[in-house]
Amino acid sequence: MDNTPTFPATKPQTLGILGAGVWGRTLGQLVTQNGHRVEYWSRSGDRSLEEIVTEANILLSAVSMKGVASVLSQVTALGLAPDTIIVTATKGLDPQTTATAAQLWQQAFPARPVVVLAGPNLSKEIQQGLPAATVVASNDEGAASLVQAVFSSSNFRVYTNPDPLGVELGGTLKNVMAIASGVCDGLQLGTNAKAALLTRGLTEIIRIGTHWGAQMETFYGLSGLGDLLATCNSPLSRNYQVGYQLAQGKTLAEILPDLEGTAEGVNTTQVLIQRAKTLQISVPISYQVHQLLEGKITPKDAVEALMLRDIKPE
Ligand SMILES: NC(=O)C1=CN([C@@H]2O[C@H](COP(=O)(O)OP(=O)(O)OC[C@H]3O[C@@H](n4cnc5c(N)ncnc54)[C@H](O)[C@@H]3O)[C@@H](O)[C@H]2O)C=CC1
Ligand SMILES: O=C(CO)COP(=O)(O)O
Repeated sequence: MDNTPTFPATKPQTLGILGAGVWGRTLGQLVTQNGHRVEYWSRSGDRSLEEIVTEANILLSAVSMKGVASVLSQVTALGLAPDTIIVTATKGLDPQTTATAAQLWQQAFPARPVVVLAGPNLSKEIQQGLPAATVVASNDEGAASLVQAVFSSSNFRVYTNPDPLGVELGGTLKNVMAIASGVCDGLQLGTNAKAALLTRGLTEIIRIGTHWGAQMETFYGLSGLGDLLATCNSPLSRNYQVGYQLAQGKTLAEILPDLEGTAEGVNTTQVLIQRAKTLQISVPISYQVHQLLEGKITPKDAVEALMLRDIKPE
């Protein structure tokens, strides 16, 4: 009996990938290996945005959050073909509106399927062909299933999920906890401290996410707990690297230029604190990360502040 796995076959698709950065190229590699055509667009590239957008059955944005609004306005001006599906792989919060990337894309294209792609996906491991899993989430089940089929392979297991907000917030908020996790390891606080941090960190993510309208159970899945574990336990994570190096006494100005790609957690923390204050959501870990990123406290102060909080039921 042939045990070769068979994947949902789809006719070859043309993917336009916006943002030919670390994650965009990694995702492009995956779908090229599955027999689909990939065209990249970046500001420095030789293909126009119009060419990419016109040819794409699936338009995937892997633009870092700081650039999403600008890219989106350019795509909106061009318009999309009637059946083009939008996929967003960005993990961040918009500094101006505090919206997620998918919310910005859906606001610009209200009648169009928007699919969120997020999960425990350290790009370097995926580039090496190591196994990984991810989630594609949308209110449009058919769109999610097509994207699932396009990305699924023996090394990349793709699950669908009907809660795009929860999937996106899980991937976005874990980056704040990854900075805290890097601080924990940078200060060599040990496994007990790390376990406590990740457990309370997940609780904080769920508190924020459900307050914003996501489903609690989503955060116990791959895009929530899964991505939190991958990112907070790996020096491959740029956000973890930020925390680790802050604990070693470096400043953000010294750390950020040497990172490969974008550490979204720095911006996400800033936007999250702004929104948590407005909505009066208790975010003690995120608050300490924010104070640390602002240079107002030392890593040790942050740990003490968390450990000396008034004792309370779990
Ligand atoms: N690298 C990774 O392991 C993973 C990254 N992600 C997410 O993917 C997103 C991108 O991350 P990376 O690829 O690592 O960062 P990166 O910095 O390598 O790539 C970001 C891309 O966005 C483009 N960009 C930024 N501002 C722009 C603007 N105004 N106009 C046009 N293009 C603009 C950059 O040119 C670059 O190509 C982030 O939200 C990240 O959280 C998600 C999963 C894994
Ligand atoms: O999102 C990621 C893993 O799922 C990548 O994490 P970093 O952005 O911290 O490198």
